[in-house]
Amino acid sequence: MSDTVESVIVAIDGPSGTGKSSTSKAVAAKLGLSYLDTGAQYRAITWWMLTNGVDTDDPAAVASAAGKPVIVSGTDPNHPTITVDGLDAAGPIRTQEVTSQVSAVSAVPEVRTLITGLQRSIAAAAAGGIVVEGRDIGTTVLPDADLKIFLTASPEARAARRSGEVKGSDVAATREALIKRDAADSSRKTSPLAKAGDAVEVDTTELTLQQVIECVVTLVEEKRAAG
Ligand SMILES: Nc1ncnc2c1ncn2[C@@H]1O[C@H](COP(=O)(O)OP(=O)(O)O)[C@@H](O)[C@H]1O
Ligand SMILES: Nc1ccn([C@H]2C[C@H](O)[C@@H](COP(=O)(O)OP(=O)(O)O)O2)c(=O)n1
Repeated sequence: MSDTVESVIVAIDGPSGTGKSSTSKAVAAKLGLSYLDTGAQYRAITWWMLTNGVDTDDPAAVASAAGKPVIVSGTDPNHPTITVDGLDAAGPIRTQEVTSQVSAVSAVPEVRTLITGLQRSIAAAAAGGIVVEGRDIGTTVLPDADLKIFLTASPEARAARRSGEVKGSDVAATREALIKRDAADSSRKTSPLAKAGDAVEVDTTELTLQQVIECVVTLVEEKRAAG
């Protein structure tokens, strides 16, 4: 049985491979909250650009096409979905091609304005509360979130986790790709990857996923009890 929580908004940010998606889904499922993977939305718009012949290295071309795709996110943590123009995009958004272009597309201010608006409306519609994970949720998308968490882990731990997901992948190459993407996401002008001043930082390097989930559930419960 889930311990249902009254409406609460939880923002979980951090770099790639720190455990945002796994933690957010599990915490939302346990507490009866909705769940939103904002990275999947940036991946979805990137996938649309790539399949519609838009040059993803041309910010002006990306900006003028940004309003065209219709992205819909399903917020059930036990069955998260994402569609683009009605097509299931859950598989195609995880390809290497999308991963290598998503930082460039998500740095375009027009893209961020549109996706941020979508994220805010999804959070506002989640009557029972929601866990939203990404890079700029605590700083920009939902600065009034009830609880903000910033997950970290060493690049080695993150690379090992990520390459564990893909059979035969090279940990050193994965580590380099992660570091490159983090640098791009952290240095862009518009709402970069950053820890909000009032976020609780959790270093997950030496923690199991279960320990991270328990830590975040406890923080949500403490917040609820305090407030
Ligand atoms: N604390 C942890 N210890 C070991 N593996 C973890 C931990 N947290 C997450 N993982 C695993 O690492 C991979 C990346 O986790 P994910 O939640 O997708 O990270 P993010 O959303 O931050 O990129 C997944 O395979 C997940 O099961
Ligand atoms: N709130 C967000 C979420 C993701 N992004 C961008 C930057 C990230 O490199 C990509 C992909 O995010 P995603 O969370 O799917 O990445 P990983 O699961 O860590 O590989 O999207 C963003 O700019 N802002």
